[in-house]
Amino acid sequence: MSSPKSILHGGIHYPLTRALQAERSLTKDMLMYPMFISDDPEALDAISSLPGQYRIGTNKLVEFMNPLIKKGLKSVIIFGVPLKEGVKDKTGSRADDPEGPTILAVRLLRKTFPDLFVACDVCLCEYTSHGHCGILREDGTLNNDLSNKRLAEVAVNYAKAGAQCVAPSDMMDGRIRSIKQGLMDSGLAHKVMLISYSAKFAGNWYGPFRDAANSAPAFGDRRCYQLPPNARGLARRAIKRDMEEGADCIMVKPGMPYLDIVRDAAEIAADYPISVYQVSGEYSMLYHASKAGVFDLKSIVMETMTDFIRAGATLVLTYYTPDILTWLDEEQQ
Ligand SMILES: NCC(=O)CCC(=O)O
Ligand SMILES: [Zn+2]
Ligand SMILES: [Zn+2]
Repeated sequence: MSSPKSILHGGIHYPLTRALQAERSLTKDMLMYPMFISDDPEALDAISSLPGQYRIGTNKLVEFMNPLIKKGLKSVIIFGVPLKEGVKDKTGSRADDPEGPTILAVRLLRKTFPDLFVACDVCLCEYTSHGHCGILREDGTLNNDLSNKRLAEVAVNYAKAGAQCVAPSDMMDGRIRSIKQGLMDSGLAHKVMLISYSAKFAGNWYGPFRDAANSAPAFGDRRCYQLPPNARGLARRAIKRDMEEGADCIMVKPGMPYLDIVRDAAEIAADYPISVYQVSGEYSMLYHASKAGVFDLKSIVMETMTDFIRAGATLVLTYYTPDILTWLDEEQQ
């Protein structure tokens, strides 16, 4: 009979000794809740592709937020969703409409919940008639320079409205530099965190979001500006480039299928906070699998959080944030 040379089990027999194996564990500060703000002020529309999530109008927002703030919600990221006719145009000119959903929501949240950290996603796809994330040339390809100018304007206007963080998800080359410069020129750079969706991969994981945000491209796809799923090297280059251009935090997106990239980001950007976005497809997949009896929802979602943190994330964007806040409280008891 052979006996093992060492016994690892001795280190993990008790809940406490298992907990001690973690380098870090999840706290409420590490969760950022993505929220969809409708341009219908009275909206509280359930999003069928994201069960449990809503498109919320500004007149319904405070009531919606109150219980979340009580549970310890620390931060949100806002996605404006224009549903009215005639809002979309070729250049996304309504993205920073002072009466548009994003800016109205930022103002309201900052005024009502002074301790909440309010981030804005910065992109044009919700506001362009073609549904692409930047401004296009005649031939349908992206006009990178014009897009960057416009994205910087939008980001600065969100910051002027009170956003404490802007997170460009458009994937134009050079947008981090352009937005950072815009924030510096307007005297806001010292109080606005710039999170770069540095490693945002194209693919199938965003389906429910496009329905939620009404932002599916009218033609083509986003493979010419988001990263190919096979491109670890390109992701590493994008992370380095965005650090160089002035990002304050690096994001990897989607989350669960890209933990290797989260680890790469944590190593390449070792002195930066690292965020990971558990996207709509991940949310829905876990939701429906749990409904089908494959998983216990709480156990599987909390396991994915552990996975993100082990891989190196310090901030997790997830639609499960409200549930996780409740689950974290349950675990305290
Ligand atoms: N720019 C933000 C997204 O694309 C979100 C993706 C998702 O939740 O599927
Ligand atoms: Zn976009
Ligand atoms: Zn192409």
